[in-house]
Amino acid sequence: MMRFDGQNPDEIALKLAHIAVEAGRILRGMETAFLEKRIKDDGTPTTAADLAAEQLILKRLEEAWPGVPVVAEETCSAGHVDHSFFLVDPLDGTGDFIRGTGEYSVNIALIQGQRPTAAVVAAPAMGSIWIAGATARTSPLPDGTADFDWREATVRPAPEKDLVALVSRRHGDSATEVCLSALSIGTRRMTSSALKFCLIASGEADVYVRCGPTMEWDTAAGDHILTRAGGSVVGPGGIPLTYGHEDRGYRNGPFAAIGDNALASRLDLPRVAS
Ligand SMILES: Nc1ncnc2c1ncn2[C@@H]1O[C@H](COP(=O)(O)O)[C@@H](OP(=O)(O)O)[C@H]1O
Ligand SMILES: [Mg+2]
Repeated sequence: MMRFDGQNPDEIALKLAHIAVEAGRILRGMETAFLEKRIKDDGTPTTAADLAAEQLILKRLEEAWPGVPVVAEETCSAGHVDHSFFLVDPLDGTGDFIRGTGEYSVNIALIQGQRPTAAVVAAPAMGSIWIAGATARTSPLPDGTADFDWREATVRPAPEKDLVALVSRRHGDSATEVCLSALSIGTRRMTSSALKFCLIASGEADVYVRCGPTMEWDTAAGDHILTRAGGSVVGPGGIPLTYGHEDRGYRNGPFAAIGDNALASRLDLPRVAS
């Protein structure tokens, strides 16, 4: 198997960015197509666009890093994972893609030893991309003429009161509300997909709590970007999330994404997802 030893995480992240941009072009091209959706066992939708983007990503990952296992939402979510593997969500926020809000993303993360080490989240319809290797960076998406224009992504210190919380547009639950009520939230912004992690990484919001079900490919890339921007993604007890849990079907437990790590002591997450 191709090893990553000696490969710079920032260079890996940049390669992932190129793959996500290409996948994003496929998705943009399918935005207005009539797409039949299929409801999966977990109740979430999938379309031909999810599959087309995933096939492209799997091909490009295999070309760049032959033999490295990939756990991807649509086609191989039950594979066996090694020390190093990729987590791929080709279209995070499928519901929003179908409804045309533009709030969807392509998420790819390299996991090594249960934690992400390089990642990309691209938001094709919003025209933005975030990556992280050792450092977190963001850029407008290249449009054919312009190349990437990277600048560092950095979290902001949490204000004393009136925190900005990001909440899922489509998936809320009462445990999340209880946890949010213990914080001084001034503004709630509904946002879909892994964009929530990225907006905190860019200092535009403070917290995202999720006690309802999510999968590892929904969070790994955003987790790494936010962590490298100075924030963190923690489960109960303030412990960072880990990845590669084949035994629990790659499901996450409850978590909170925070820009200012001082907020961790004010969180009281339940032990299991609601
Ligand atoms: N019942 C469920 N089981 C597992 N994951 C779920 C779920 N309901 C929602 N999700 C996850 O929540 C994601 C959407 O999050 P949000 O509401 O923040 O946009 C979905 O991503 P996909 O759109 O990639 O399937 C899906 O993985
Ligand atoms: Mg998803």
